[in-house]
Amino acid sequence: MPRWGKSSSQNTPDVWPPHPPSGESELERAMRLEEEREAKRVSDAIDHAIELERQELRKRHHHTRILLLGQAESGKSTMLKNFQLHFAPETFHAETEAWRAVIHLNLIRSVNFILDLLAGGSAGSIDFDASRRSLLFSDAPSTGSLRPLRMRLSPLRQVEMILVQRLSANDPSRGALNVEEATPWYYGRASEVSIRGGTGWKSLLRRRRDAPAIDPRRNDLETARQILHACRDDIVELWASTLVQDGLKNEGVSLQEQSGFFLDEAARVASADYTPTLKDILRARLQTIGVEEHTLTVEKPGESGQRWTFYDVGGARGQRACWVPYFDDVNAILFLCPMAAFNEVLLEDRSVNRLLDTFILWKTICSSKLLVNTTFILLLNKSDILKAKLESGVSFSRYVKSYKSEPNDFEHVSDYLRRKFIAMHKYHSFRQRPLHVHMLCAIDIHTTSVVITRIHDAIIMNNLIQSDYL
Ligand SMILES: Nc1nc2c(ncn2[C@@H]2O[C@H](COP(=O)(O)OP(=O)(O)OP(=O)(O)O)[C@@H](O)[C@H]2O)c(=O)[nH]1
Ligand SMILES: [Mg+2]
Repeated sequence: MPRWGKSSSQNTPDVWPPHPPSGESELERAMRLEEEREAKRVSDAIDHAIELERQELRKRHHHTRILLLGQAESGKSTMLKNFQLHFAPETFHAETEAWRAVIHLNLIRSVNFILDLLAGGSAGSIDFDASRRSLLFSDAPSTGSLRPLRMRLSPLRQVEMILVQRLSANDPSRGALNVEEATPWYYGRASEVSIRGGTGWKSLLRRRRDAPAIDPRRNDLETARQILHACRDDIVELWASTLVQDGLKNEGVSLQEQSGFFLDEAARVASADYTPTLKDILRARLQTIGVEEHTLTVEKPGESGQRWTFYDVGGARGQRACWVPYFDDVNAILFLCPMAAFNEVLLEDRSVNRLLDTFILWKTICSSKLLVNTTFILLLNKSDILKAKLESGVSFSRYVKSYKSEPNDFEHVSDYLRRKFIAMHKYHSFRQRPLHVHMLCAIDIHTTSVVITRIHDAIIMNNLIQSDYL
């Protein structure tokens, strides 16, 4: 059908609407005008549809959706923090206060964990040697008992409660953070701090300029800070105590290797004027439950106005059913593999090696037909811990039999993992597509920033190809 106002095909007149034929009767004129009106209506409708499509494409081009995938503690939420810092630093810095509460909770949970484990409280109730415990906490001065420290640190239980209540205040499903739902507790590990996606917990803790002078929520948090500060020297003393270090060693517990470890920095973190550094925020541990949707608007001049939505999912096995509904509407998948987990087991199923679980997950994601047009980005994370583990003599081939007798160093092991993931992607993908692979340490701001720039370029390029701009 000729479009209104422009036509040049052989069978159609050069101008539209055409000149009226000579000798036209009244009826013929009325019919012609009616046809012309109809043709214009259809032409306008087509123009409108094309314009809407163009607008939608433009919108999609400016709005990128990214799904972060990977097992629990692979670094998904940490990667999201890096994206926020990179693209929307002002918003990121405005959330510092919320992160301070999480870091305080990480520190306090480590302290309470030590006290429980070595005193045989709830955390140590499984198979702890009672005689050793009673020695650590006996009243006899000659044994160097921890009992006085334990008494002085007991107010931290209240601080833990206050912080937990504040963080979960918007979560209708629970009065306090429900740790069991997230990951079963197991002996030798401090319990997780978890938060359900979509509860807006950061805004709960943000200092509002218009907040009333006497705000009960702020008073609570202030009280918590004061108690923590008052306990600061005792926390430092507890952590420095040889009784504690020996006790943890005897129990085979290495708190340093657990997420959210801040005991080495207790003096700084528990000080009255503590402000978290960027690194502190990246190291803070808050387990994700469900799906946290996070949209950020790029603040950089030149790119401002671009919107990025991240879906940060819980990675524990019980959380993975929530992932699929997000598959068909994302531009890119960021899959995180914690390389250092090769000698660890899943918290939710202690019979499964974490690296093996990541391989199985990767295979499932690669073979999903819903993701055939999605940009695939693989992040081999926790390079710092992998390096440290291999240097300390942990043997990679002991856990990964197919590695055989290759050198037990970072270069060879990381290259083996890279090749393995690339081969799996090639073999299991429904249709061939490019795969972008980056090695990284997500708590290192500078190197991660370089990786983010590359990820950004790859996604934008793929968006352009998908929308036929190229
Ligand atoms: N040393 C080191 N720690 C890291 C690295 N990446 C992440 N972490 C830490 O690992 C812990 C777990 O990271 P998260 O980002 O919370 O993991 P997640 O994948 O979101 O986990 P879930 O929410 O349980 O699915 C956090 O305390 C991070 O600070 C890394 O490259 N090196
Ligand atoms: Mg998370």
